[in-house]
Amino acid sequence: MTTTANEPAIAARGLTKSYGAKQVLGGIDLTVPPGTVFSLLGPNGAGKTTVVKILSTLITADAGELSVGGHDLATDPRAVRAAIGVTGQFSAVDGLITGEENMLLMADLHHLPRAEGRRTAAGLLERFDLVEAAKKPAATYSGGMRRRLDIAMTLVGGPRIIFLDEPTTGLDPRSRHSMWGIIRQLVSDGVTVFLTTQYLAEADELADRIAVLHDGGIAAEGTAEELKRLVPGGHIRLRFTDPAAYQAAATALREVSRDDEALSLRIPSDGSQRELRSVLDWLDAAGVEADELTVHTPDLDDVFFALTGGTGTPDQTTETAR
Ligand SMILES: Nc1ncnc2c1ncn2[C@@H]1O[C@H](COP(=O)(O)OP(=O)(O)OP(=O)(O)O)[C@@H](O)[C@H]1O
Repeated sequence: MTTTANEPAIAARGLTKSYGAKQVLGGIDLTVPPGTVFSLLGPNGAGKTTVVKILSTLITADAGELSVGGHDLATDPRAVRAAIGVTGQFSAVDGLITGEENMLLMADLHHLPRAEGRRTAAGLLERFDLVEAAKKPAATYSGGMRRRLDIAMTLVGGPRIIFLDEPTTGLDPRSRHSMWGIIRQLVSDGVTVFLTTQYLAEADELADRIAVLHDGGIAAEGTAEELKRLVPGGHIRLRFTDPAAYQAAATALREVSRDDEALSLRIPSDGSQRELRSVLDWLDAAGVEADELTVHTPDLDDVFFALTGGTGTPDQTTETAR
């Protein structure tokens, strides 16, 4: 049995899990359509890895109706295992053997005939830019190479659903971007990706839908745009060095909040070109010039902190024009 077009790749109803007296998942619902990227966000310890472990059959839920790839997790975990790939904090890479040997071991585990195993391994090593390193022990690989090898190994069995548990944690920006490219490629091949991440920008960049896990429940779920609409706070900020120009602008513009000490003005805005133009027109008409203009649109950081009650002060400036 395989997933049909209308059937979700992953569906959870009332997923519940406690460790001893501590409830980590209080009955959550998740639906992931096939061929999409679903991102589970949450503060450290929220239970993201627990969700991945349950959905990938590594541990069992206390309660809930769960299906992955059209297979019921409770009654048919073997079929689920055959449909999925998992990479993450529990990496399968063996550092003592070479990248190629790791790949061939995986091909053996999937009972691929020898020639096919070699062909598949070679193709994936090539695709993940590991040909040069293939004959070296995996322990000598950089963090990014190791993650690439881990994903390549996961793909040996041709899974249609992949769980990536914090795939870019600890990677430098270049390796992170290369991993994003890999994830996009997987999705364009029709693979469903279930991604946990602590980087909101990553979810924003890759995910079709995002769920924020907090206090044992889903605090919010939607597209990045839908989530951003949950928090107000878009504005244009004008900064001045000349107090006279600041005063003139404060008088010319309506609905501004003033910060007299910083000589800066804050105008509510949806960040659209139209609104930006009208503010610039007002300033022109008043004959004042701001020294700095920044546009702030709420980003996922704002959503995340608003929903999870964090106290962090994320960088709020998404676009700057001087
Ligand atoms: N085997 C276990 N026994 C007891 N408690 C556990 C066990 N595994 C996880 N926990 C606890 O359950 C909670 C959720 O853990 P989990 O690893 O799923 O969180 P997470 O959201 O993935 O966090 P992180 O981003 O830190 O990996 C944490 O408080 C953790 O300490």
